[in-house]
Amino acid sequence: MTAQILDGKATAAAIKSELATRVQALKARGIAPGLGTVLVGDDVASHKYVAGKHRDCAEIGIASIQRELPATATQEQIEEVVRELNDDPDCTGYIVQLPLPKGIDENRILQLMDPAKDADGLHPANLGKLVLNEPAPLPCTPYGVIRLLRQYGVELNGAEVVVVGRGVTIGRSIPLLLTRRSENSTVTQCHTGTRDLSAHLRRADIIVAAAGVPHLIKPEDVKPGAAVLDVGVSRDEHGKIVGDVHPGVRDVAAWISPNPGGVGPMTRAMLVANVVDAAEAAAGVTR
Ligand SMILES: Nc1nc2c(c(=O)[nH]1)N[C@@H](CN(C=O)c1ccc(C(=O)N[C@@H](CCC(=O)O)C(=O)O)cc1)CN2
Repeated sequence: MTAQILDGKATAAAIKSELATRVQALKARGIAPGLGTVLVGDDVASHKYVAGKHRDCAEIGIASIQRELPATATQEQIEEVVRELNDDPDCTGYIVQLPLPKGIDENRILQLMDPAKDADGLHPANLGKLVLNEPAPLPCTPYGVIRLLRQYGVELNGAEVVVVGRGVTIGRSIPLLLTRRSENSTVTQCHTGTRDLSAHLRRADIIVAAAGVPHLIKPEDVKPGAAVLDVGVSRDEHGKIVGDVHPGVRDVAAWISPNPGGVGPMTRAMLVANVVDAAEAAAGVTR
């Protein structure tokens, strides 16, 4: 079996084209969505991701507000920028690019954000709404994973999903989305403390690999016909991305997301989707 590619690049392009139409409609009503980003330090990958987010905004017609601070920025300086964006009427939604430099209290920064402007769905109030099953912006990577699976008709209802990873942006929140009644999956969350990871993986219909461990998921760990989402990003000595999924998995799985070109572009598309959704909701637009 050769797996079908879950093409995140193409799916994200289609989503963004639909969003561009919705932004035009908002602008016709005098509403201009604006995405703010807070980028601290000089992590090359973070700079690349944030640049991509602003390229998406330009493509779709969303205004960009960019705030950059040096790696030496203090907690207070970052919090000041967050307060500015909370008060800026041109900024309808924003994100703080993660990870923040060592020594910065990330949770405190997230808690300071205006939850109504949280385009990443990572403010504790919005994560809490997800637990309570109330409408809230969804964390972008988990949201992108679900949109990608739906795009290719992968059955979520009743599926056994194994998530590997417990980070805030993906691992912790994706089970909350997958176990909603609309998705109806059964989720096992695995992590570095899981005793027999292979035993869990082998019975999964869907694997979401977000551990950041190169080639962690081996062909022999995958049930034939499973869908495998490669979310983890590590880099080799040349800076090239190495995912969590071994290339040999393509011969066993029925669907696989490439890395790059899979979940990454979907993460960006769902961020702009959150910005447009929030602008429409504020304007009372029903869809
Ligand atoms: N505030 C946030 N911080 C982080 C998030 C997040 O959702 N919110 N997720 C990741 C990084 N991320 C978004 O910020 C992100 C990762 C990857 C991509 C992407 O398009 N990747 C490309 C490859 C790019 C490359 O060559 O390096 C791909 O997969 O094709 C976009 C966004 C952590 N931080």
